[in-house]
Amino acid sequence: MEQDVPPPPSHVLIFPIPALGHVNSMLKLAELLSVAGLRITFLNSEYNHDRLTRHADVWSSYTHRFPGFQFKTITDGLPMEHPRVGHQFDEVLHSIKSVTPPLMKQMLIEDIKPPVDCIISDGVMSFAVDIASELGIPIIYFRTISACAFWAYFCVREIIDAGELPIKGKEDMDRLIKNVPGMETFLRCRDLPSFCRAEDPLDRNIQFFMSETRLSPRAQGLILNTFEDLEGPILSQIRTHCPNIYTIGPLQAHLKTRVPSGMQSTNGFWEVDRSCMAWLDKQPPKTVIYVSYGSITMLSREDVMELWHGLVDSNKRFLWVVRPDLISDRDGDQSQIPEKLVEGTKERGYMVGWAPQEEVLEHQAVGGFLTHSGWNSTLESIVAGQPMICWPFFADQQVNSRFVGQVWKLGLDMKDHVYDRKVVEKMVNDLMVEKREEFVESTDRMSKLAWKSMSDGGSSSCNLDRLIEDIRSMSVRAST
Ligand SMILES: O=c1ccn([C@@H]2O[C@H](COP(=O)(O)OP(=O)(O)O[C@H]3O[C@H](CO)[C@@H](O)[C@H](O)[C@H]3O)[C@@H](O)[C@H]2O)c(=O)[nH]1
Ligand SMILES: C[C@H]1CC[C@@H]2C(C(=O)O)=CO[C@@H](O)[C@@H]21
Repeated sequence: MEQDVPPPPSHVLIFPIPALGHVNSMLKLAELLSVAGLRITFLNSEYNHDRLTRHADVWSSYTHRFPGFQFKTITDGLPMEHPRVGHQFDEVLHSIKSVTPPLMKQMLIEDIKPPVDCIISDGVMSFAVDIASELGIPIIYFRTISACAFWAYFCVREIIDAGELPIKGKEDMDRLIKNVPGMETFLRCRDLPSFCRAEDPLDRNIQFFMSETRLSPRAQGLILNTFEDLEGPILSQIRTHCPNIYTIGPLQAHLKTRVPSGMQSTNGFWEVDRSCMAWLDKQPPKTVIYVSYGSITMLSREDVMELWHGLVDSNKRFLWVVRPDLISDRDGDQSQIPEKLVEGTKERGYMVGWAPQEEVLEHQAVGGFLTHSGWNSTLESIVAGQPMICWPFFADQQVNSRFVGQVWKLGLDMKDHVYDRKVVEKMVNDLMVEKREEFVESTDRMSKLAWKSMSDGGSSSCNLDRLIEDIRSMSVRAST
């Protein structure tokens, strides 16, 4: 009697750009797909892989749990000592685009076994679509930014064609932008992605992000780490160009619903300092403001000092992530730290180099988040129901912070304020005390909607199942 042999699992190549915010969310997707039984090859830059494996056994935490899961590495074309942070991050994108494509193609033809059934590539690497179409492999994009930032990027061509760019100096920053459908009433020049601040519309970053984003419809689908109740109206706009969108976020929480507790992997470039959890345990409920600028942002020493003074002067408790490479001019001024800051921090503050951020945001002692508005941090804050002070640094963060402040009413948008201790003191007091009531209702509501989207029958849960089924149906080996 003939027996049905189950087809081998579909093999998916996942390829993020080398930035922690991208690698983290793509690893979470990789884990969700692995749990569903798909076979994953995760293609990391050599630099990222080295950083990830320094502090956690990332390799075995995936490969032991999921047979068939493998990491492969590829160069991003820059020397290992390149900092890959702050405004120098642009160099990574331009380098990878010029160096990596032939290597990736060769790997797909010669090294990666069994043959790949589907590629999930970062949505700013259109060369992956060229390679996939040459080799006849289906490709889906994963753009790790918000839908609102994606849509603003997508419309930059119309903004330029209508003469709304360039921005004409500081006095022009509050002018409303009319050519991003759905955002006509609130998106100002200052809220556009930061590369739009260039004086020349032919600037290489404007051209890069505009053309990369415009090419998104070439992929068979677009995965976004968001949920319908948060960004529904903007998603409807994007669907007029990219009809097949998988909204499957917030990924970090989605993973918790599908992977038994304690099984999720932790990934970071720095050693996690868990001592802050014991410190948080000793603080009263909702009294601590958590301060973190993600993995790429850099601040000048002067700004850091003003921020520090402001935090201490606010008289609120604070937990602050001071990454070893947060300060851009660290070697410059070596003047003594004022006694007032040392004492104020001992009494009410705690500093770490890298925190277990998701756990911190869920801790009962935390009552607010001062963030650079990176999309992962924004989503983690939404899930935890924490109001935010947004102080964006670059790229998509300018758009995210406008939505947090003006559209979703989840916090304060401080973009383009100068770092001044009085400003910091006031905004911390506003968020934690004076204006707190304004945000609580919206943060509670949005957190509930986020969890609903991941529950059985919720939009993100259904879209993840659809993504898994679509990938399975792409399997060339299953059909031969
Ligand atoms: O002490 C810390 C600080 C951060 N994180 C984690 O690091 C990630 C940071 O991601 P994100 O908030 O998105 O910031 P960036 O690292 O700056 O992310 C880059 O990638 C994001 C996704 O594309 C973009 O939205 C940002 O603008 C871009 O800078 C989050 O998951 C945090 O939980 C920690 O675990 N511990
Ligand atoms: C520094 C930025 C380059 C591309 C990434 C991005 C995107 O548009 O997808 C947003 O913010 C950063 O992570 C990256």
